[in-house]
Amino acid sequence: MSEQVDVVVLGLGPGGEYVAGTLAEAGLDVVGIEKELVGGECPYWGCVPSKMMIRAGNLLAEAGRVSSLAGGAEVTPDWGRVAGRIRGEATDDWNDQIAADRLAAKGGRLVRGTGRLTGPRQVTVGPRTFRARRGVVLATGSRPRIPTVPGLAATPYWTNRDAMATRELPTSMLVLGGGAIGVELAQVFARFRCAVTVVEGQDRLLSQEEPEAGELAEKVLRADGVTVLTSARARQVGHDGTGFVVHLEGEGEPLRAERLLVATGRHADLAALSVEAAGLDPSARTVRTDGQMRAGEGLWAIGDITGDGSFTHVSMYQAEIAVRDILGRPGPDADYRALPRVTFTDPEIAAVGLTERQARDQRLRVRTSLLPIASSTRGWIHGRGNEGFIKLIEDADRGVLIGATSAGPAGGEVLYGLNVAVHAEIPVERLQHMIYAYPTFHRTVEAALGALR
Ligand SMILES: Cc1cc2nc3c(=O)[nH]c(=O)nc-3n(C[C@H](O)[C@H](O)[C@H](O)COP(=O)(O)OP(=O)(O)OC[C@H]3O[C@@H](n4cnc5c(N)ncnc54)[C@H](O)[C@@H]3O)c2cc1C
Ligand SMILES: NC(=O)c1ccc[n+]([C@@H]2O[C@H](COP(=O)([O-])OP(=O)(O)OC[C@H]3O[C@@H](n4cnc5c(N)ncnc54)[C@H](O)[C@@H]3O)[C@@H](O)[C@H]2O)c1
Repeated sequence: MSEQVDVVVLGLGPGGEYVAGTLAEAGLDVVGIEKELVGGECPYWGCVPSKMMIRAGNLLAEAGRVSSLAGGAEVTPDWGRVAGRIRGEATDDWNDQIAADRLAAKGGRLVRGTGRLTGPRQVTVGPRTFRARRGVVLATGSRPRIPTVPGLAATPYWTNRDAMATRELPTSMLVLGGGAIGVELAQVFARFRCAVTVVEGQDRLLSQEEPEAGELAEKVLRADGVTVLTSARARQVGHDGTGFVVHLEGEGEPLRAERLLVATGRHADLAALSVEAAGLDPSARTVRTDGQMRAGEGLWAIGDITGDGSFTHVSMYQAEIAVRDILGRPGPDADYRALPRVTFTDPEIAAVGLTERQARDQRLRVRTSLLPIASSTRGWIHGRGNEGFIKLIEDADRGVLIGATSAGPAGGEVLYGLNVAVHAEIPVERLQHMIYAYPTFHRTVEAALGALR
C-alpha cells in the first residue's frame, strides 16, 4: 500500500530543505526524504565549515601583515579552536535535530532513509512507498568524483568530509585538484603550518575562470608556502601505512605526504535514484530541466543534480522557482546569465557571467579591461594583502557587461555591483556616469569601465 501525499522531496540539502519547508508552510502535505543530515553538504561538510576555517586562516594572515603596517603581532595557530567551532557552532557535532525540528514546525514530514523512484510521482524508501499527487522534487545533490588513478581507491584518502571533520592538522598534505575546494583548503591548511602541495591537471588553477584568476590564485598560494604543480596528473597512488606516495605522469621523484585530499570535482549519481522509473536516463550526468525546473510530468529537479552550477545559491534559486511552479504561481524562467561564484581564498576571487574566452567563443564582439586593485587609492592604502584585479567583459554591440571578475580584499562583496550590472544589463554608458564612493575597492570598477577597449 502506498501513502498518498502532495509532494515528495528527495534529498534535503539547502534546496530540498527549502522546497519541503516552504511547500509545507503553504499547506501542502509534504514528505522530505533524507539519508544523512537535513541541510545537506553545505552546512555540515561544505560552505559553512570551510568558511569558518578560512576566517581563521585569514586572521593568521592578517596578523602576519601587522609588522609592515602597525607594529608587532605574534600568533600561535591552534587548529583546536577551528575544529571546536566547526563542532560547536556550525554542525552541532554533525547532528541535524534543529533542522529536522525546523521542518516539522513548518508542517513537513521527515522520513529518514535512502529513497529511489519506483514510478512516475512515486518514491520508495525502505518498506514505505509514497505517491505524490503533485509530484516529486529531486534534490539529491552530488558527491566527490574520485579519479581512476591506479592504487588510489585502496588508500585512506580524504575528501572534503574528512578535511571538515579533522581535529588535527596533518604536517603535510597533497591536494589532487586545484579548483574551488583545492585552493580554498590548500591556503587554510598552509596558513596553519601544514606543508601543502596542489596537483592540478589543467595548466592553471581555477581553470574554469579567467586565466588571470588562476595566475593570481597560484601567486597567493605560493606566497603562503604552497607548492603548486599545474599540468600535473597522478599516475599511481600508494600508502605505506604512515603516508601517501604519489607518482606523477612523466619523470621525477614521487611526492610524499601524510594526507591526500581528493578535490577533483563532484558528480550526481542518477542510477542510484532509479530515475528510469520516472522516464529519465540513468546514465546521464545531470537531470536536465526546463526554465521552471521541470524534469518531466510531476517531476522537478534542483541543485547540484541539475549541473547548472554546484553552488548553494544556485540550489536555493532553483528551489524558489520550483516552489512557485508547484504552487501554480507564474514567474520568470531560471536565468543563469549572471551566475555569480566566489572562491574564498585571500584575496577572494569572484566572477559573474561569461569569461572572455567564453564570450569570444560565442563570436561576440568583445571589449575588455583589467585593472589591479592596487591601482586604486584604497588598494594602495591597504598595502600588504591588496592583490587582486577587476576584469570586465563587455558585449560591444549591445554596450552591456556580460562578464566580470572581481579579485581582491572583499572581492566577493565588490562583485555584487557587477552582478547587478550583468543581470540587469545596465548600459556601460550609464555605469560610467554613476558616483563611486571614495576610497573604496570598488572604485577600481569605475576605472575599469573607463578602460574598456
Ligand atoms: C568543501 C565545499 C565547500 C563549498 N563551499 C561553497 C560555498 O562557499 N558556496 C557555495 O555556494 N557552494 C559551496 N559548495 C557547494 C554546495 O555545498 C553545494 O552546491 C550545495 O550543498 C548543493 O545543494 P543541493 O541542494 O544540491 O544538495 P546537497 O547539499 O548536495 O544535499 C543533497 C542531500 O540529498 C541527500 N540524498 C542524496 N541521495 C539521497 C537519496 N537517495 N535518498 C535520500 N536522501 C538523499 C544527501 O544525503 C544530501 O543531504 C561547497 C561544497 C563543498 C564540498
Ligand atoms: N566557494 C565556493 O563557492 C565553493 C567552494 C568549494 C566548492 N564549491 C563547489 O564544489 C564543487 C566541487 O569542487 P572541486 O574543487 O572538487 O571541483 P572543481 O570542478 O571546482 O575543480 C576540480 C579541479 O580538479 C582538476 N582535476 C580533475 N581531475 C584531476 C586529476 N585527475 N588530477 C588533477 N587535477 C584534476 C580539474 O581540472 C579542476 O581544476 C565545485 O564545482 C564548486 O562549485 C564551491
